[in-house]
Amino acid sequence: MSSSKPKIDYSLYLVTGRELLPPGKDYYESLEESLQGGVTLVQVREKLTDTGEFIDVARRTKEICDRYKVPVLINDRIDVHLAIGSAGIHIGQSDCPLPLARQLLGPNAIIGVSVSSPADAKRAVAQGADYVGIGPVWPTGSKDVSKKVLLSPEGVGAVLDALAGTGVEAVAIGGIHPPNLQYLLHASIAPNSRNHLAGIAIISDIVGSRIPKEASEGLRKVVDSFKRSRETLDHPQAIFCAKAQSPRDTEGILARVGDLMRIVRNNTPLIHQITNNVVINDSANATLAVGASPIMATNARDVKDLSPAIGALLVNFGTITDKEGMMVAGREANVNRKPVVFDPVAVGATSYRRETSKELLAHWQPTVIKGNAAEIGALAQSAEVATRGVDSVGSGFSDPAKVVRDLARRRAAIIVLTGEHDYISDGETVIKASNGHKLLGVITGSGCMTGTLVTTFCAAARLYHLANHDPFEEESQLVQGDMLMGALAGVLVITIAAEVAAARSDVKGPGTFRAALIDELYNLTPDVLVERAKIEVISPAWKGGAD
Ligand SMILES: Cc1ncc(COP(=O)(O)OP(=O)(O)O)c(N)n1
Ligand SMILES: Cc1nc(C(=O)O)sc1CCOP(=O)(O)O
Repeated sequence: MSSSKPKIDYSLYLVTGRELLPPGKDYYESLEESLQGGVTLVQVREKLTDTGEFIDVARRTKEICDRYKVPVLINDRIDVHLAIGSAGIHIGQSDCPLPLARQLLGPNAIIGVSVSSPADAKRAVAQGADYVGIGPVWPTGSKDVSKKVLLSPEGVGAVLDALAGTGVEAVAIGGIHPPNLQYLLHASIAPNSRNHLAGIAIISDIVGSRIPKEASEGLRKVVDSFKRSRETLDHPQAIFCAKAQSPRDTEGILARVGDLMRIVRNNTPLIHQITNNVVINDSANATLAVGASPIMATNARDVKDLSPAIGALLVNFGTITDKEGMMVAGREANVNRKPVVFDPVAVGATSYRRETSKELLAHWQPTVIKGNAAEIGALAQSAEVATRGVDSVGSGFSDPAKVVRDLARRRAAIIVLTGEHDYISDGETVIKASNGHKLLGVITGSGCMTGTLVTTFCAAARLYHLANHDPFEEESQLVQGDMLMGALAGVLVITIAAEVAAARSDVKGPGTFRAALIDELYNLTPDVLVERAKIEVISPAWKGGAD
């Protein structure tokens, strides 16, 4: 028995699986390369091996890991742990009960437990687990999880809330690969406590690799930068990193919005839009009018190739004809760390829409979610506002600032709530914007155009960041740049252009307004925007503002 409990680094937890080695690759060679790539903890998992062989494999595994000062745990088998003197064991819900395992292993052994719900996690804490493995997050070919509920990052976040303040750390497991890793880490940040993963547990991505050193290095780099970014937040409840360059006073905000308008016109970012059939033409014209370049590709193969070149992606599911393209485009945007704006048109209206929204959000992390009161209410699971077709009915939320701020925290995304007043939040600050004109409500697609412009200016916010970047921040967030500013800029540009258009003497009603709106998006200058913008900044409670 060890004389004190070892301190474990859970960042990159390799679970072994000799059956998944590439043909001809030696297990011990693969293990050593993984350790060189930065694996911080190893679990020996042998499901089909007899006891003698399991002990041999575990002993040799430990000898190699000892050279790298990396602890070894044993999957399920207390006898194998005792035979080789490993740091501890990992047990599942149907293995040796945790209280008994603790009694047999003593207080200093590390005992990890598999959990798949907040209730499992609370029980594991009460019974003295050192850490939990939360899974399965996604489908995996390494184990039969067909009878289990796939948690997706949101489910992982719910478990992390149950662990908050307990000192019990957590890793996620199941179907984790480089394209979904950033998404998992960011989207699983617990909505209430902001508790986050201590690491990831991986089989196939490392064991199945011909170059496990590179596979491990790639995963470790992402986990390290994520953990570093969480440690340097200016407040534990903040979602996004401290941004020294981010203004939060009215004057500074409007100056930044003006900068973003100039960036769009000078850089012509490519704005990829998968949007609905009703608005494709108007959205493309609005993009061009503000100085960006639209691309309305929808085919899954096409969108994958496009992703490295785009400035930002809009996924508007008004007519949901291209679900596969939406899945691939969002995922690729996450991999390429491009802003993704999600416009869940009429999400509360049908079960198909609710399911599609859930499915998309289980595949990628949106940077911004934009919706009217009914759409945001459906995502926030609030019954305050109902849906009729694509419109909201009712007087709206009693406390819209709280709704957007809470949802932003829950989804780790900027939330834009459109209406007579628009509310935009990053989970910390809420900005209320009060421009606009009632004619926007009598042309089709004005909400969708708002999504287009939010996407365009989020692309600009990323470009602004890259041009003025701080080398540390570069690695620390899924999407770099102040997306609150990008989202606000999109809202202000369309609502102020609408005011200017509506005031023109040649505008007689919706038809002439629609054309004038495109003209005024084209003509709008930063000076006019600053002069007309009506915004109010609502500070978060921990900075002395309203809660
Ligand atoms: C880190 C980690 N998390 C979960 C598991 C799964 O363990 P278990 O539920 O015991 O299932 P098997 O691994 O025995 O199939 C794990 N091994 N490691
Ligand atoms: C061993 C294991 N346990 C899981 C759980 O959810 O409990 S998922 C899983 C397999 C993880 O392998 P890969 O990284 O190849 O997806």
